[in-house]
Formats: sequence, C-alpha cells, structure tokens
Amino acid sequence: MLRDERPGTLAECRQAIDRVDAALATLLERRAELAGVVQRLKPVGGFAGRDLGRERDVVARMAVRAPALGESRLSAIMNAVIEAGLHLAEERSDR
Ligand SMILES: O=C(O)C(=O)C[C@]1(C(=O)O)C=C[C@@H](O)C=C1
Repeated sequence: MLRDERPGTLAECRQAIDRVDAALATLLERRAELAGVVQRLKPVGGFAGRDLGRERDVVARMAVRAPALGESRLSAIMNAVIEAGLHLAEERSDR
C-alpha cells in the first residue's frame, strides 16, 4: 500500500486507489472505535468535550507525513473524520 507504485493505465490507477481506499476504510473504522473509547473515558465526552487544541496537534503531526496535502486540507479531512467518530459515539451512547 505504501509502495511508491507508478501505475500506467487508468485501470491500474483505479486498482491502486481501491487498495489505498480499502486500507483507509480499515484504519478509519479502527480510529472511530478508539475515539469512541476516548469519549467514554473523558470527563466530558462527545461534541460537548471537543478539544480543538488536540485536533490541531493531530493535524500538525499528519502534515509532517503528508506535506503535499498540508495542514489546511488535512484539517478539513480530519474535521470530517473526527465528527464522524463523535456522531457514531453519540449514536451508540443512545442505545
Ligand atoms: O482526544 C480526544 O480528546 C478525543 O475526544 C478524540 C478526538 C479524535 O477523534 O481524535 C475527538 C474529539 C476531540 O475534539 C479531539 C480528538
């Protein structure tokens, strides 16, 4: 997945993207599960306990590994990822 592959055709590019997306889906699911545990451990969890400083640190660390995307684009991506995790945790806490 992290190989620097150079697919030459449209089909090869899409196959390479599909492999990356498969890994991303697994990682996103794992991340959401961990974030859900964090919500239960924090004194105030969920959207009410949102920690924007922590979110900025997460994005800054990711930008070191993904400099082409950079902090601004990663921030938008991670905001969606974090909010999806918080929504899932909220849904589960309703049950
Ligand atoms: O680290 C936390 O305090 C969390 O609640 C986890 C998390 C995350 O998904 O990374 C979610 C919401 C917070 O605003 C910050 C980070």
